[in-house]
Amino acid sequence: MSSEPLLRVENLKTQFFTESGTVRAVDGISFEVNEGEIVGLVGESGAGKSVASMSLMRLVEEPGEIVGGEVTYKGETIFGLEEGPDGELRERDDMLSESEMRERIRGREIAVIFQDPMESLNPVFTVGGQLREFIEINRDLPKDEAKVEAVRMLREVGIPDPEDRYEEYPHQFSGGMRQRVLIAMALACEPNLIIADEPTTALDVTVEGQILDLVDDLQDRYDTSFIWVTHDMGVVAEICDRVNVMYLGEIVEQAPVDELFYETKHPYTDALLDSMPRPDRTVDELDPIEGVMPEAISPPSGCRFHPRCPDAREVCTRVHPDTLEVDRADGHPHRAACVKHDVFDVGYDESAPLEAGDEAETDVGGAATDPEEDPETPVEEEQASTDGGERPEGSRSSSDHRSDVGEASEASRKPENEPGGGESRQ
Ligand SMILES: Nc1ncnc2c1ncn2[C@@H]1O[C@H](COP(=O)(O)OP(=O)(O)OP(=O)(O)O)[C@@H](O)[C@H]1O
Ligand code: NI
Repeated sequence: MSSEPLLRVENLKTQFFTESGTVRAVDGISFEVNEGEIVGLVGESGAGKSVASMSLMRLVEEPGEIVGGEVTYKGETIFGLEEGPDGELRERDDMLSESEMRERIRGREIAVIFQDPMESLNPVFTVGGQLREFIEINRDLPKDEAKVEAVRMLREVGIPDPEDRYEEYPHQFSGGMRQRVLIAMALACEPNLIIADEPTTALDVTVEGQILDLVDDLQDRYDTSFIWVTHDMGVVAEICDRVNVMYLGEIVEQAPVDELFYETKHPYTDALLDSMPRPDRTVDELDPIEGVMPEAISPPSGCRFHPRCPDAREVCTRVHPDTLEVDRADGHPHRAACVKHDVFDVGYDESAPLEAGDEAETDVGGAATDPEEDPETPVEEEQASTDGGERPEGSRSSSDHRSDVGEASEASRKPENEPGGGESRQ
């Protein structure tokens, strides 16, 4: 592994300034993507995965804005702030200009694949024509060469009879085939990094499996790095090398994939894993995550997950945990934002347990103190530590308040006519 990662994200913050308040959609996330890696961004609906992805490309739209942090790609500054002479934060001089982003970075260096191919494909033009035009523009190739390249790319992503399918319109393609076209489009400029935002979510599992295999195969051949956005731990297990688990705008756990699954350090990750279907368990054994993810406008005090956490103790309502290194695996840090680990040293073991159910009733979706005013954890330094986590047995109470991840997703979406309820992508 080279010392400098391909992409480095440090303390990135993106907010939406809406009538009902400031949505802290991405609230200080840090992660890296190394050359050739597939890095997962996983979490329930509303966690901030898409906003984070758009922020990396500097494509956040009004009323949203990147308000802090740094994004560097191959050592170049995609985003960075500094303090100006007046004491106000301003964009750094070395930050890439909008035209550099458009002409040099987007598509050519970093490409995006979205969940819904119909958002990216124009229904009135042929699939091949759109792909050809994209290649023409982004690779400065003449029309005929771009066409040859387009057909080659369609073949590459497993579209049968690519010469014939070239002439067809998007509606003549199945969902899985359209998704392949988008992958072809993303690969067409041979980018170093592809950000894939839930590209297989709308597909049935067989087709999803085919697409994941294709990505694995293409990744081997082109050595492209990926950021793979998903709410599905099964997908994470299948393709990711390293994983970032997001909850309410924060990365709460970060580890290589096997480490994350077998040495889980954050109760939210545990909950995501418990709610995931596995071949060795029947459906009634699935443990849905209790409660609904609160809104990012007024996140709970202390640890944002505490109202839903089976391990929550009194201290968790007060101390907001940073994401600290709690272990190492394969030369990578295993970070977690949970004070039950010794490295935090804020008195978790002595703190009185909370009834997860009680708190959830009052706190979920409700207002809490302004996170800015929360007492922050005094623990700032990272130090290696062994897992000192102890969990009270049987603290996961059953209540009629249960909802699985899917229901939680629906419930945490605001109605579209409410301010701030819009989707991240239009
Ligand atoms: N245009 C916007 N205006 C106001 N708030 C927004 C906007 N776009 C996103 N948000 C808010 O930002 C937060 C993060 O949204 P985001 O779309 O990134 O979630 P996600 O993790 O991608 O979820 P999903 O799995 O549903 O795609 C949510 O609280 C969402 O309501
Ligand atoms: Ni999303």
